[in-house]
Amino acid sequence: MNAFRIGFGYDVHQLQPNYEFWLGGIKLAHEKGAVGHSDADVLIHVICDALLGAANMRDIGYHFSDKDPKYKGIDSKILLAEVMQLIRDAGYEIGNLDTTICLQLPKVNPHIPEMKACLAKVMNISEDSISIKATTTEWLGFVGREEGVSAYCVALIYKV
Ligand SMILES: Nc1ccn([C@@H]2O[C@H](COP(=O)(O)O)[C@@H](O)[C@H]2O)c(=O)n1
Ligand SMILES: C[C@@]1(CO)OP(=O)(O)OP(=O)(O)OC[C@H]1O
Repeated sequence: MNAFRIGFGYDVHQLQPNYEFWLGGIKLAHEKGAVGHSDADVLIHVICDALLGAANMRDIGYHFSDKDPKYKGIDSKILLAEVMQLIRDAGYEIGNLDTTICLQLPKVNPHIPEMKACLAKVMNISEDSISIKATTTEWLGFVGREEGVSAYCVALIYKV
C-alpha cells in the first residue's frame, strides 16, 4: 500500500537577544529571536522535514545546506515553497499536517490564525489541513530556560 505516506519532523533553534523571531512564517515581537543560518523559522523547518520524510526525500539540510551562502538569512517560506514543488513533482499532495511548537515565552496562541493563513498560502493548501499547537515545558530544560525553541510535525501525503 503506497497511496498514503506519513512523515515526521523535529528541529531546535537557539533563542538569543538581538535576533528576529520568525515562527510559522510571521515575525513575533519578543526580546529574543531564533538563531540559524536561515531566518531560523523552526516551525517551517519541521514542516519541510516531515514532508520530505514522508516522500523519502532526505531532509531540509540535504536540499538547502547550512554551509551554502545562498541560504544565509533566507526566508524559510521560500524553502517551504521549494519543498512543496519537490513533493508535487513527485506526484504527491498534502493530506494534513499536525505540529507542536515547544516554547516557554511568548504565548503563540494569539498568532496561530495568522500563521495558518500564511502557511496555507505558501503551500497552496487549505488552512483546515494545517494544525498548529503550542506547549511550554513548564520552565524545564532548554525550552523552559528560554534558551531555545523546538517543534515537531507529522505529515500525511498521498499520491494523486
Ligand atoms: N508558547 C506557548 C506555550 C503554550 N501556549 C498555550 O498555553 C497552553 C498551556 O501551556 P502548557 O505548557 O502549560 O500546557 C497550551 O496548551 C497552549 O495552548 C501558547 O499559546 N504558547
Ligand atoms: C535551513 C538551513 C539552511 O539555511 O539552515 P538553518 O537555519 O541553520 O536551519 P537548520 O534546521 O538548522 O538546518 C537546515 C538548513 O538547511
